[in-house]
Amino acid sequence: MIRFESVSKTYDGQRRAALDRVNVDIDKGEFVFLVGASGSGKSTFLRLILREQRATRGKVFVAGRDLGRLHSWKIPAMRRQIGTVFQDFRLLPNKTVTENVAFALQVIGKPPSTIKRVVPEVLELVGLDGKGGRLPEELSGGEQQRVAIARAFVNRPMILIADEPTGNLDPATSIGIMKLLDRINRADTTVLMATHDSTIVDQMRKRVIELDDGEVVRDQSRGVYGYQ
Ligand SMILES: Nc1ncnc2c1ncn2[C@@H]1O[C@H](COP(=O)(O)OP(=O)(O)OP(=O)(O)O)[C@@H](O)[C@H]1O
Repeated sequence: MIRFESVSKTYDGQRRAALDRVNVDIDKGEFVFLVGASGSGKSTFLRLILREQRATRGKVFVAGRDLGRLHSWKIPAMRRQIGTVFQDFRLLPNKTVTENVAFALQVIGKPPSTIKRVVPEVLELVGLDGKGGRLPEELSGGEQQRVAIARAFVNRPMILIADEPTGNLDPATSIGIMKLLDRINRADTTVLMATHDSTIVDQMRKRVIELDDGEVVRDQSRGVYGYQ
């Protein structure tokens, strides 16, 4: 589903590579934690998958497509296959929960009848039924992250990328979010999560890929966080 073949990325004007000859293969339906110190290259790894950045050397494949050869007009369609969730939720503050999730479908041209049917279903899945009429500011942090996950998942993407999704949440709330991501993964969505949350990585015992200075230094199934 995601394949890095000897991928290096050096940002313009930088001497050091943000990623250095990275080889990774992630199968459909896997759950993978991406760990490593600040600046080790996790966000760069995720940006390459979304084609927000291009590899300087090597090849990145997503669902069999070589992203280096993808025409720019095909990028939006490719990104629709990937849901994204971030630490800071990124909800539209003036729209209700329902409108936030519906918006993700409107922008890709889904008909109103589909939107009306699908949005309540996904809100129930994430545990937010009854809260569709609220604004983001009327929700807790954990609930806001559930809205963000609903929005990322409503289009049933093949891949869900989560960049520090529990970074702003307390431990108990974080566990709830991880249960939700686990459920989404069990529905055959490939989940790739960058995190500094050692407790969660140690509890979940999923595949762990560790980056250090842009290099993969560990790729372990049922791994632990493993560094301080
Ligand atoms: N747009 C950019 N221009 C130049 N250098 C960049 C850019 N983005 C990242 N870098 C550099 O690339 C390296 C890897 O950064 P990256 O953001 O991928 O790390 P990270 O592991 O995601 O860090 P964090 O955990 O703090 O988010 C760092 O040395 C960083 O300074």
